[in-house]
Amino acid sequence: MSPVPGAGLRVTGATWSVEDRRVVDEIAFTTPAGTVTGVLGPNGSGKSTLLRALAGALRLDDGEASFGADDLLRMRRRERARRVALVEQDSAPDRSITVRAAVLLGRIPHRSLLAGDSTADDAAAMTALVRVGMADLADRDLATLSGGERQRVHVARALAQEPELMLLDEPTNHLDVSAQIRVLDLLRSLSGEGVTVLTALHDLNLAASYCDRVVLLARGRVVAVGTPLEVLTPELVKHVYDVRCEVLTHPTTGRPLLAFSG
Ligand SMILES: Nc1ncnc2c1ncn2[C@@H]1O[C@H](COP(=O)(O)OP(=O)(O)OP(=O)(O)O)[C@@H](O)[C@H]1O
Repeated sequence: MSPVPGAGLRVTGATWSVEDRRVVDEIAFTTPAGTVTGVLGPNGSGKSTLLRALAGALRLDDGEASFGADDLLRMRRRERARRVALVEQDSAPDRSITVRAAVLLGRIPHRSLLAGDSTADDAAAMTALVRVGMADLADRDLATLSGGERQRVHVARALAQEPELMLLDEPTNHLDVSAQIRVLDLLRSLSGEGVTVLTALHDLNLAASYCDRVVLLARGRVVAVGTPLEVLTPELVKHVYDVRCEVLTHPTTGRPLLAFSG
């Protein structure tokens, strides 16, 4: 297999505290270029905080993160905006904006300071909307969309940004099963194009099906890093989630399939 172009992510000693509590506690892991890595862990385990820190939305107290040869945490804002996209958990927009205009926001980092939207920007925005299956709603007001539709627009905005590193916080939240598969298939095809994808996921079976590697967190610390088969063991799932499960083999993909029994 020839190596995929793109950069890998390396995080070491990432730490962030609030009110004397370590929310992110010396997190360390690496993700090879052009792979999909899942960030897993119970509610409150630090997934969103870690993603926000890597996207530059929150300043870590300590630790390093490199992306390829570059220091991700000290990258200039405009360069980061060109290279790194963050899809946060959906929230309702606070102003009226069309779907097309919301996706075009992803093009801003690629424009010169005084330039308006170009035909190329429009084309990139529409291509992104087609990829998430939302082109038909391009002229709708974002506020009138359902939670799942809006979530796909947020993914389209990140796609329009044409990032090298894509950070997503539970992108399958609110999505029906077909939209979940569509978004995760899309993340896989982006990784094939060299984009490095790091995504928080709650559904362990989706993580097992779509991620090359997973980072399992509990109380801000890394419990395990590896392939889904290595990490999603009954022992670790019981330890982290306090839930019993058996790990079966998916009959067609051969990937791990978790059957929970409470
Ligand atoms: N600004 C803040 N002030 C106080 N506590 C915070 C702050 N930001 C995060 N936390 C706490 O840090 C912990 C981790 O939050 P985070 O949102 O990163 O978890 P998560 O793993 O993404 O959770 P979920 O699965 O519920 O989305 C939570 O207990 C949260 O309440």
